[in-house]
Amino acid sequence: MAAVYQALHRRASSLVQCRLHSTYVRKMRYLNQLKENDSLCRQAQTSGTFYLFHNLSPFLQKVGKKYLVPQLSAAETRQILEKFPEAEQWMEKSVLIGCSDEHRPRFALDLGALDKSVIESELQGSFTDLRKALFVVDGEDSPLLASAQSLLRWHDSHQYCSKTGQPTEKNPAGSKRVCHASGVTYYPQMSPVVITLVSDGSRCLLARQPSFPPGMFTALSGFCDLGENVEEAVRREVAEEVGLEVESLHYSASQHWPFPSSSLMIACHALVGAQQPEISMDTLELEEARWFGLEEIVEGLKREPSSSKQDDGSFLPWFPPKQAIAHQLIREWLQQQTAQTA
Ligand SMILES: NC(=O)c1ccc[n+]([C@@H]2O[C@H](COP(=O)([O-])OP(=O)(O)OC[C@H]3O[C@@H](n4cnc5c(N)ncnc54)[C@H](O)[C@@H]3O)[C@@H](O)[C@H]2O)c1
Ligand SMILES: [Mg+2]
Repeated sequence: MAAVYQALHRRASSLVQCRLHSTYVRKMRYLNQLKENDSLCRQAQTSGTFYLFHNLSPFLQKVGKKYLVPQLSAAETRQILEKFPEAEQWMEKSVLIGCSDEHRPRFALDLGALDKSVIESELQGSFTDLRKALFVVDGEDSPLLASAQSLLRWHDSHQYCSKTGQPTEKNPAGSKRVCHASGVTYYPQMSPVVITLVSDGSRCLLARQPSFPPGMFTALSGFCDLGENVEEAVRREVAEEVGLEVESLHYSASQHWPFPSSSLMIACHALVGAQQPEISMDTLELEEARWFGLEEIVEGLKREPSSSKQDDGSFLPWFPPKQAIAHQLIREWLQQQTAQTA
């Protein structure tokens, strides 16, 4: 009898706990359950919504001037898949990417091996390169597309165990892959990258690589080396790329970035002494690196890429769009300078 009371008590207190938790906490716990519990996740696939990709390009619909990212129900997704052989097998390739506040799970599914024109005409939209998609969809959709594509990309490139060469199997949520021959479990990976806006107190340093679109300048960036902490990576990258020594730095924010594969961008502001030697640029990586004053930053932020070309064929500087964390660093620097000079 005591055991029954205890069980009832535990159930009652867990219900109270459940009500006490915020929507966010309940959502995160539900998502974690889906990752850990395979049968729950399979069940969730039948009531979830699906974002479609084709060879890592997300499916978008253009309505008027807006680009929408449609979420298909499981039934709608099946209807599309039934046009191709082995429909059920395709559903199993989906990966969990989140859920609504009401716990409706969201999945991403890459239909890369299927004829995309059939899907595009059926759903009246088009699979769009991620580099374009991220900058035309609504603000809250772009991080979702970026993380969904990164997870799909990771699965695509981790189909085999690097130890045995045997196929790996994904769990229903797509949060890991297992090699049954070696017992190795693989988890999705990303590379930490530091991005640093260097300032000498009154100017900030921006650079461009030859592969950038003409006129675009951004903050210095670089992949962290194994064993480095963020401070060491910032100091080394600034020394390598422009030959300056960082005197102090502070962290600003971070961002997941899907290019070239999956990076965690760690954004910092760094100060170099005003007495430091001139910039000495690493010409293997950079095409130009120079100081920008307050006025030039204000003008550059207003400029569109399309209006940067001048009559003599040269380009005036412009900076990355607001979806890129470099933009936030530049704006923060500007605010700080304006506050100092006010
Ligand atoms: N979101 C933003 O605002 C923003 C701004 C600037 C750069 N970035 C991203 O930061 C990334 C890194 O910047 P970078 O190109 O200056 O880096 P970098 O200065 O480290 O130079 C790139 C080189 O590093 C090597 N490298 C070392 N580890 C690597 C890894 N894990 N993956 C790929 N290459 C590796 C390669 O040889 C590569 O060519 C870029 O790919 C870019 O997409 C994002
Ligand atoms: Mg770099």
